[in-house]
Amino acid sequence: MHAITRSGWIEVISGSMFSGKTEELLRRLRRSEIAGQSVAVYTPAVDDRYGEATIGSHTGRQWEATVVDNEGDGPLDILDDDPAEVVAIDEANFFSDALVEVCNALADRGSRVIVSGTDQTFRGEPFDPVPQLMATAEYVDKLQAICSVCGEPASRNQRLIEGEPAHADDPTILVGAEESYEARCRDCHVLLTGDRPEEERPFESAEADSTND
Ligand SMILES: Nc1ncnc2c1ncn2[C@@H]1O[C@H](COP(=O)(O)OP(=O)(O)O)[C@@H](O)[C@H]1O
Ligand SMILES: Cc1cn([C@H]2C[C@H](O)[C@@H](COP(=O)(O)O)O2)c(=O)[nH]c1=O
Ligand SMILES: [Zn+2]
Repeated sequence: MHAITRSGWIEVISGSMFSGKTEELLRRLRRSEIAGQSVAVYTPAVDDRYGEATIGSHTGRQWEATVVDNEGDGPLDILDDDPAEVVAIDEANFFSDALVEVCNALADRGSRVIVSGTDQTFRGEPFDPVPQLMATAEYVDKLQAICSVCGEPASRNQRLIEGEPAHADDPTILVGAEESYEARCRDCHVLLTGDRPEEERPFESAEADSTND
């Protein structure tokens, strides 16, 4: 916390997938531990890519974390009471907008709050609540990966379904890593739009259509 005001602050680490957000978060957590500060790390239940109670980078580094149910606002209450000097939240893109209020309450109370999450959906649109957190934070780092097509800096998330670009109608949430996503630049990012055969539509679109029959 700040010595004079006793308040904390929010740091956001954002950018495309594979840009090094989790590596940077882990680096900051290691430094906090070296400084002898208490550290608490939270990860959403939806992201089990690296095992239930850890956060992990694409290079395999890990840190123990408390798993929080990201459905609805209620489960976020456990963060409210966290007395740690440093509170980190990974994969913020999976949480509801209630995360913004929780992070602000923690910072008001004196914690250093570090939030990591990708800021764009596979459509290239803002991925709530990360943009709101970026606007509220004292510090924002937007990292870039390397475009897997052209090698330029990449700020977009290319979703690939069986190797093909995803359609704009696809559901926003799809947990995954290199099997379903690539980092790409604006120019190389591809999003399919327009009509497609019913059998190729995502489950919920096909279901919605059938209830209208
Ligand atoms: N296209 C890419 N651009 C940059 N790094 C990549 C790429 N693909 C894989 N990587 C690896 O991913 C690491 C970053 O992993 P990670 O911190 O988990 O990223 P993020 O949390 O942003 O998804 C890099 O250090 C690199 O080893
Ligand atoms: C773009 C996008 C991503 N996701 C998911 C895919 C991954 O599980 C995470 C991002 O992980 P990272 O640590 O930033 O690599 O988010 C999603 O569900 N929907 C999307 O549009
Ligand atoms: Zn490119």
